[in-house]
Amino acid sequence: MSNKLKIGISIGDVNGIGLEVIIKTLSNPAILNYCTPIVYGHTKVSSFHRKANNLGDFTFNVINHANLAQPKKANMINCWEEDVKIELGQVTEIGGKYALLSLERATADLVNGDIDALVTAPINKHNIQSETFKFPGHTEYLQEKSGSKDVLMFLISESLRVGVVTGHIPVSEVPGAITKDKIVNKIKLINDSLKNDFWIEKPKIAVLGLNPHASDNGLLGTEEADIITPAIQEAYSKGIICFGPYPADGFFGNGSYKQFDAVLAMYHDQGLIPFKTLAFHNGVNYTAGLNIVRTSPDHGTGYDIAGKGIADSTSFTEALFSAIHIVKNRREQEELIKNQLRTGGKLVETQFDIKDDAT
Ligand SMILES: NC(=O)C1=CN([C@@H]2O[C@H](COP(=O)(O)OP(=O)(O)OC[C@H]3O[C@@H](n4cnc5c(N)ncnc54)[C@H](O)[C@@H]3O)[C@@H](O)[C@H]2O)C=CC1
Ligand SMILES: NCC(=O)COP(=O)(O)O
Repeated sequence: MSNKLKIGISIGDVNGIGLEVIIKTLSNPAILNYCTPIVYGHTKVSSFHRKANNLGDFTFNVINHANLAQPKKANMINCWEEDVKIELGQVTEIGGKYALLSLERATADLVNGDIDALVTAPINKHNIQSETFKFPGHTEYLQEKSGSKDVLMFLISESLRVGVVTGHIPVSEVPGAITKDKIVNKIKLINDSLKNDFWIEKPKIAVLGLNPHASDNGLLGTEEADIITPAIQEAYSKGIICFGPYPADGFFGNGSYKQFDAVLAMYHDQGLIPFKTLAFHNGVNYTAGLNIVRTSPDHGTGYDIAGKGIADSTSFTEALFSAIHIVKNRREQEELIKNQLRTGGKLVETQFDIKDDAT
């Protein structure tokens, strides 16, 4: 039996670039040395994308259940029977319907433990809405399906990690949605993720302000003094190394972000614009705080380039490898904690903790 991780892949909007970046990634045979991929979709839909994008003679091994996935092969579970009308680059009801069928089947297998992690190709958040999907994105959907209390949209790359306090909500609702407790929880989620998922022993976290120039001592707003600073102080008092609030405008341009392991932004575009500017090519969208592992590329459906064969698959490939790394890190961490030596009920500290305590 293979001990390779089984990584589920949902295909996203069938009219977008999802299947193109999936096939490009899985066409590299070296991938199969690291995991057993299982794509949730249909071979006819994938053949359409393979031909439209001139992707050679790549084929999938068709299976009925994740338990039957063959190591050393790219596996496909056919999630429906009928033919699907694909209209590349168009926003259609059909695009949303089959994106959802793929996501639902993959999520069920993820939650049941039949796959070790899920990598999602991009959906259109509008056409996927239906009786069974009333969520602004995968993040909120997976939070509910996995029964997780809180969740963090966490964009990760080699040089930068950015989380957001508020995610998919209108900008007009952002100030009202920012509370001290919410910020403290998000700081904690970042801290836990950096430790457990990325093995950073003593993470340093930067927190951005909400207002221009982080309000300039209250001249330009009150949220920094009333909400954000008390939240940083509370998280710090709980042992989390966090600083701020920093004015957001210059924080990335002047390179300040390089002094931290992660940055917490107050809202979606405040964090994602600098992230995508600096790391669009290889950035990964990771949903931290779940008891399951889900990653995705940092881009969307790419309708304007669908079917042209020019989509860059680097971000998808990175998403696949990040999922593998995170699952392995979490499992190794659990194993270490299980086996950790104890002295009188106290966890034996590492040499770094002991050295730090002495200073
Ligand atoms: N995780 C998800 O499911 C996400 C879904 N979306 C959805 O995608 C749809 C389109 O969103 P947009 O804002 O247009 O963002 P987008 O990322 O799809 O496209 C923005 C620009 O980047 C280019 N681009 C995107 N991916 C690329 C790649 N792999 N290689 C080369 N160029 C690439 C596109 O051609 C386009 O010019 C929306 O419905 C949005 O909600 C957006 C982000 C994440
Ligand atoms: N731009 C990031 C984003 O929209 C994340 O969406 P989702 O992963 O929650 O679907």
